[in-house]
Amino acid sequence: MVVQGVRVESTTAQYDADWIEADYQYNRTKVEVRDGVHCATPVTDLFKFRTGRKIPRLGLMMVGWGGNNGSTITASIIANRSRMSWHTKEGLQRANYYGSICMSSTVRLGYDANTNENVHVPLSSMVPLVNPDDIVIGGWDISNANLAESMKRAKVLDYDLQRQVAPHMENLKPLPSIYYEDFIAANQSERATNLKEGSQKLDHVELIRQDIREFKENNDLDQVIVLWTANTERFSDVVTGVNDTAENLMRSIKENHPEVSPSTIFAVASILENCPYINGSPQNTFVPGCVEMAVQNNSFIAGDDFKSGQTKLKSVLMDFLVQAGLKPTSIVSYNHLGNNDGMNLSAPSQFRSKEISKSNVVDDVVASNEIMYGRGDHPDHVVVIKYVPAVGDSKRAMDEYSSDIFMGGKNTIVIHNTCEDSLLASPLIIDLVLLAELSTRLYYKTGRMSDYSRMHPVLSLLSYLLKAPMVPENAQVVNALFKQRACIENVLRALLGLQPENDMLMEQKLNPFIRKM
Ligand SMILES: NC(=O)c1ccc[n+]([C@@H]2O[C@H](COP(=O)([O-])OP(=O)(O)OC[C@H]3O[C@@H](n4cnc5c(N)ncnc54)[C@H](O)[C@@H]3O)[C@@H](O)[C@H]2O)c1
Ligand SMILES: O=P([O-])([O-])O[C@@H]1[C@@H](O)[C@H](O)[C@@H](O)[C@H](O)[C@@H]1O
Repeated sequence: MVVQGVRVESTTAQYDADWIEADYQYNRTKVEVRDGVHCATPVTDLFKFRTGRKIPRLGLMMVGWGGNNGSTITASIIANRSRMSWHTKEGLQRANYYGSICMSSTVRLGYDANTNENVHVPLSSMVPLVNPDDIVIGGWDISNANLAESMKRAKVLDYDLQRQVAPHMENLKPLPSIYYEDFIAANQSERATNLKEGSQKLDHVELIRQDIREFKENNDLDQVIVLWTANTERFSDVVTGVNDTAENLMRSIKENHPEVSPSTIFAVASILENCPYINGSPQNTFVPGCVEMAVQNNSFIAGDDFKSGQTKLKSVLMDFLVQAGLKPTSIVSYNHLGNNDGMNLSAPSQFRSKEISKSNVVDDVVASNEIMYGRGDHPDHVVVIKYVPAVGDSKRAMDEYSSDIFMGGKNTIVIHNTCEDSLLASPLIIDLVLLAELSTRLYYKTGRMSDYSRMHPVLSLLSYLLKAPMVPENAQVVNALFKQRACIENVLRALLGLQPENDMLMEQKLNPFIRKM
């Protein structure tokens, strides 16, 4: 029997045609230091959640649509929608969504009433999510190559699949984009063959807003999400009076200030159109003025930099080592890759953006352990990226983790990790889009609130997908991968009025002579 979906039977969850409504006890522990002791006090806040059940007709507009990630995710959704299969030397392959937690992972819902065994259900069955097969895709690129040409240029997908998908992609053409040459590597200039007219940044904002409105209208969409998967830009200088507030940022745009980047222009346009905007690259698109604009407009933003391979593993290994009481003293992360992203990153300013996002991922777990790491103590951490055309999109990551262990001992872990960059990043685009869309249907109310509200515009719920997760002001960044994933799982449980997974399994630890719980 194929079991479909999850339905909570409890006084804490109500379902009607439009909403899932849940009552939820949010339990935390408040800590105060008194007389040299950490005094812990349980705190409970009562939440009400409302989740819209109606799935919108969703559009995804990618900036950098013609890139390796953009063309790969487009081809892959077409292949999944058509249930395509293709021949390779290993045999027949079928389209799938591996690498997407929404589409290919499960969560432990509870225990079987009869057998007491764990019951795991697809994450996508917890609350209604958009089916990626149904997403309408569009976007912009500075390159005028159509999506079939882009897929071929990317050299990511097998030929027998490309052959089948190409006819569906030949008529997909990226909209002209904006190109401020000093923000990406000079070696990208040859691609700049598909640009909007004019050089006024305010006009660019309005033209991009018009693109979004036309895409939404022409495709009869309910919602559009804009996602940056274009090249990594250099960091913008954050300057008081230029981009430190929403007002100053808008004035800088009107004045064509050179420190306003293309990615910030796209973010501003998306915010003003109330479209969630996601930054899949490491640059600081969300300068303070842009964040303030998102908050003022109550428009969702998320970033930065897809967490796809080498850094994803780093966020697991560091959590494992430090939480095991082992003290990493050095982390050396080297990789080489040969795709256009790698060529862009071969320029120092663009590499610096990536070096930052790949380095900060260990900060939270190091800061959590004052037993081993005193103030200011931190493992040596080196990030190296080299451009080697011969390996294409098949990035070769090599890492060495050295740690102090018991009684003066040393441990060294060496890893070689072949990360097919676009095949690892593309499913993250699906998760980012599906969870951002869900967030637009998610409302909460606490005991002190008279009306329901959406979550904070800075979508820290998406941290699992990102190397350098953006969080609301004064919030803490969490990088540990399984803490980030537990956050997603437990928020989904809370939307159903279910308590968090605590992994205690007390029912399996009870005294055998006392038969009842
Ligand atoms: N595993 C991964 O692939 C991975 C992981 C994390 C982050 N990223 C980031 O994702 C981004 C895309 O990666 P990719 O491998 O697809 O790169 P890519 O170079 O193949 O694609 C980038 C595309 O962006 C276009 N572009 C550049 N500037 C633009 C602009 N202003 N407007 C519109 N289009 C523009 C380029 O023409 C190109 O087609 C990069 O910034 C990369 O660092 C990738
Ligand atoms: O996600 P991850 O594998 O740690 O990081 C990757 C880098 O190692 C790679 O050099 C770069 O091209 C990709 O854009 C991605 O950022």
